[in-house]
This record gives sequence, C-alpha cells and structure tokens, in this order.
Amino acid sequence: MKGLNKILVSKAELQHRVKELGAEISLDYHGQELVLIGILKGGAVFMADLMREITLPIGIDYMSVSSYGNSSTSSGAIVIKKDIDTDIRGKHILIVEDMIDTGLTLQHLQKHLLTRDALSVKICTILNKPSRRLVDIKIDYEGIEIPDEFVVGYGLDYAEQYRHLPDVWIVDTLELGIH
Ligand SMILES: O=P(O)(O)OC[C@H]1O[C@H](OP(=O)(O)OP(=O)(O)O)[C@H](O)[C@@H]1O
Ligand code: HPA
Ligand SMILES: [Mg+2]
Repeated sequence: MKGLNKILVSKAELQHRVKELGAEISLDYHGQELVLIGILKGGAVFMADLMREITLPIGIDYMSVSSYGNSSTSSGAIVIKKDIDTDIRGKHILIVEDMIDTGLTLQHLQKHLLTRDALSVKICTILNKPSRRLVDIKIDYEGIEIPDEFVVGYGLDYAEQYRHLPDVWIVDTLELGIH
C-alpha cells in the first residue's frame, strides 16, 4: 500500500507478546474483580486479542475519549464521547490501549476513572512510544516499545485507514505528504 513500506512489529511478534501479557495479568489479578476497559477505536483490536489470553472471570467495557492534544492544554480534561455502562465502584480496572504517545489521553482518563471509586486503575498498552511523552505516566503492562515513527495497523489509523492490518507498519510520511 502507498506509504507503507516497512513492517515494524509483525503479527507473530504481537501475538507472542499478547499471550505473555495475558498470562501476567491472569497471575496478578487472581482472586480479584477485574474489568478491562478498551479505548475505542484503536484499542479494539488489542482488546479482542488480550481478553482471550486472560484465564480469569473478567468484565469488559469500552470507552471513546478525546483529549485536548497539546501540551499547552494538558491540564484540560478529556471529552468522553462514549462512556462505559459498568458500575466500576470497588472493582479493579485495567485500561487497554493500542498506543501511548504523549500520554495525555491516558493521564486524564486514569484520573477520571479514579474519581468513580474504582479500587485501582492500571494501564496496559500494546505499543509504547516514550520518545514523545509530555507527561509522566506509569504504564503497568507494556507490550512493545517503539521508536519515534508514525505507525498504523493493529488498530492504529492514519486518517481512519489501515486499522485492520494485522502487522504494525511504519508510515512513510514524506511519501504520503504528512508533516
Ligand atoms: O498518548 P496520546 O498522545 O494521548 O495518544 C494516544 C492516543 O491516541 C490514539 O487515539 P486517537 O485519539 O487517535 O483515537 P482512535 O483510537 O480512535 O484513533 C491512541 O489510540 C491513543 O488513544
Ligand atoms: O503512531 C501513531 N499512529 C497512529 N495513531 C497514533 N496516535 C498516537 N501515535 C500514533
Ligand atoms: Mg487515531
């Protein structure tokens, strides 16, 4: 496809790491009431794979949020476009994301969910791009660290395209005229 010339993380690598994360989460939350919250749209693909690698009884739900995405407004709240309908009081929450980049989305969301009296709110992401971080955020379960490249596939989009690709590809931003 135009602008997609290089796979950064293969389907096989993703599958392998998702299995490991599922096993780790299953051990850590044994005997506890856990709800996974997948963040739409990007997180949907990872969420579907991860939940099937967890061997505990869990609840699942989804949210769609947007953050005011630059540092000058980083103190602003997130806008919730679609909320969960699960009552999370007294439950352990694991937010499931495809990517942590600046960290703004997750920082706001984690704080927000804690105000709803969850017992704990932790973060799981399949991809982490620490080079672009603007806020200090603790990632409890990290899949794969990637360099500062714009990537698509496995849920991630460019202009709403390419989310369905099973591998994670580097976008040649020059070739696509993105700056
Ligand atoms: O760490 P940040 O800089 O906040 O960026 C990460 C967020 O950006 C992407 O979502 P996006 O807002 O593009 O929504 P989408 O999942 O619908 O594509 C990604 O899925 C994360 O949610
Ligand atoms: O590399 C990326 N690709 C797609 N969406 C994103 N949102 C933050 N980083 C990225
Ligand atoms: Mg996006």
